[in-house]
Amino acid sequence: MQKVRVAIVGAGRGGFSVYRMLKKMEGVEIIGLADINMMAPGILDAQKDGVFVTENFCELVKFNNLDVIIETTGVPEVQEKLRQIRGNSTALMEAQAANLMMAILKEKEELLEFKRIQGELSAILNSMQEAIEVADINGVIKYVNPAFSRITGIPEKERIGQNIFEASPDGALATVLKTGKVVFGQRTKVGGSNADVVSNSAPIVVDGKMEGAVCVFQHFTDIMNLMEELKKSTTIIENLTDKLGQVTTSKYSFDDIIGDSPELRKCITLAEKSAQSNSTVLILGESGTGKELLAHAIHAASMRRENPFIKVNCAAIPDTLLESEFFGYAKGAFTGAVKSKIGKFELAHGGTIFLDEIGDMNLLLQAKLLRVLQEMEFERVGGNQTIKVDVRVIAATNRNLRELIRQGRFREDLYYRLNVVEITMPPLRARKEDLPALVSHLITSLNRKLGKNVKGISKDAEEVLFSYDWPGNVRELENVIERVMVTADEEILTKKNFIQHVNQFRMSSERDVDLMPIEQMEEMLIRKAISKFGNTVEGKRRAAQALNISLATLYNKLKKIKVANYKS
Ligand SMILES: Nc1ncnc2c1ncn2[C@@H]1O[C@H](COP(=O)(O)OP(=O)(O)OP(=O)(O)O)[C@@H](O)[C@H]1O
Repeated sequence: MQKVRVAIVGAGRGGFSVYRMLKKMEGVEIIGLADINMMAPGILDAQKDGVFVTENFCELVKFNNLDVIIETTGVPEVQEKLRQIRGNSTALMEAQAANLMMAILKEKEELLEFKRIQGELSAILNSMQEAIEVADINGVIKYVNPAFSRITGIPEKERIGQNIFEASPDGALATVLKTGKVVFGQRTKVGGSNADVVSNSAPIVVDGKMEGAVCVFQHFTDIMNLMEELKKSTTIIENLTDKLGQVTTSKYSFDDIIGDSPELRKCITLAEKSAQSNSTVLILGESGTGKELLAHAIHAASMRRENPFIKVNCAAIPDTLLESEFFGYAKGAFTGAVKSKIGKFELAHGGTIFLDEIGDMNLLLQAKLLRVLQEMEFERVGGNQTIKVDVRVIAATNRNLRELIRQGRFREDLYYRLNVVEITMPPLRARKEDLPALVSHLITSLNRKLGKNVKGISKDAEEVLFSYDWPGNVRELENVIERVMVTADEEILTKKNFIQHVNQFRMSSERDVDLMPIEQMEEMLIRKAISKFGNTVEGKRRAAQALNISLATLYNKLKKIKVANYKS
């Protein structure tokens, strides 16, 4: 089709609108625009589009085969001149006619826009899962979407045109039309069907006047199903949150174990080898020698490193709770078990479980643990489903397990299960050559923690540390260095700084005290510490700190000497 060739005279507001409208039309070719103001909006826009523009409209008229000149200035002289100079076959559309044409085109455009929106809306309404029903102010049903027919079984053709006051007089739509108020979450049966639904309905207000109402509803069973799904998801989320709170991965690696003494090297070499296998490891050694540190390092060097490292302190958990702590419990297993709980063995699946203070586990649980070690399966407390796990076990104790076996307090078969690889961490007094490296490592990390700038220790301070026996091992060394660094302002720590902290122990051993069995001495010190700090959890924590033993060890010893109820 040949295009209509058009020239526009006047590029102000009117001319610009004409230009914008016509340039979108396929059948129109705009030859150019003229305006005495070269900054007129139509001129600027046409320039951007690469269309010819001129200050002199006579230039435009010179173009051959011009079909129409649209004059938008409304200036009589311009109109007159154009009438004279246009070619015979060129029509002249003056301002008034141009305005009319614009009004028609605008209306057409609005109609197109309306059709587009209508198309989009009907696509949305048709694809909705919820049913929609619309009625006018008289109750005549004007629209239902496909979901309406799906849920109610009533075809669209049958429903549209009915009156809602007859079709569903008790429904939400009728209520809104009667009251003019929004209805929320009303459960009803859709009139003419058996569908049990939950509806929300609201008035349709146009220019402040209520014109009708719309109702959106869902099948009740759909909602119930959704709620069921939600409940399941909530349970899963709760379980995962529970798990996340407990799961940790190993915090330390072999690089964090400081010292190069042959005694320590022997342990590390054995531990490194065991990390490559899945064998159960039993770590023995006095309190504070780094048994837990070694367990972390073994996990971190093993194939299981990406999976959980779960620590259970067998001495810190009351016997009655230990089993459920280990294996979890099923819902309703005991009063208060309102939901099931996952145990440490399940949490450790794929990873490592570290059973600290294993020597303090009761005999019943020892039997259960033996079964887990043998078969890697167990049942939750109060549950009957067998749970299979893949867990690597590392156990540790500062107690003499052989002695406990002799006393009938530790199962021999469990001992042999556990000590597939047995590593005994040496006490610090047996590897004093590691002291300088440990001290320097501790100073560096405490400088960071305390914001200090300690550079090292003097020779005489080193002598003090070397001459001391370190019954609390590395933990005690850590505590001493921290206490000194908190109080000292010097960059180099001297004997003077240390003596008051380390000397406490030397003095007590050097003092002329009556000799007594060590156990009795220990009991005396524990009683003294508890009476000083109190028999509360916090008091025990501080007592353990003062005695340079772990809290778990203190609990152990308290159990042994039965001062748990000790009142000072
Ligand atoms: N060789 C070492 N290098 C660096 N730090 C160490 C070393 N050995 C122990 N430690 C540190 O000493 C502290 C006590 O170590 P850990 O808790 O591993 O001892 P433990 O033998 O498990 O003690 P307990 O039997 O009382 O539980 C920890 O802060 C640990 O990081």
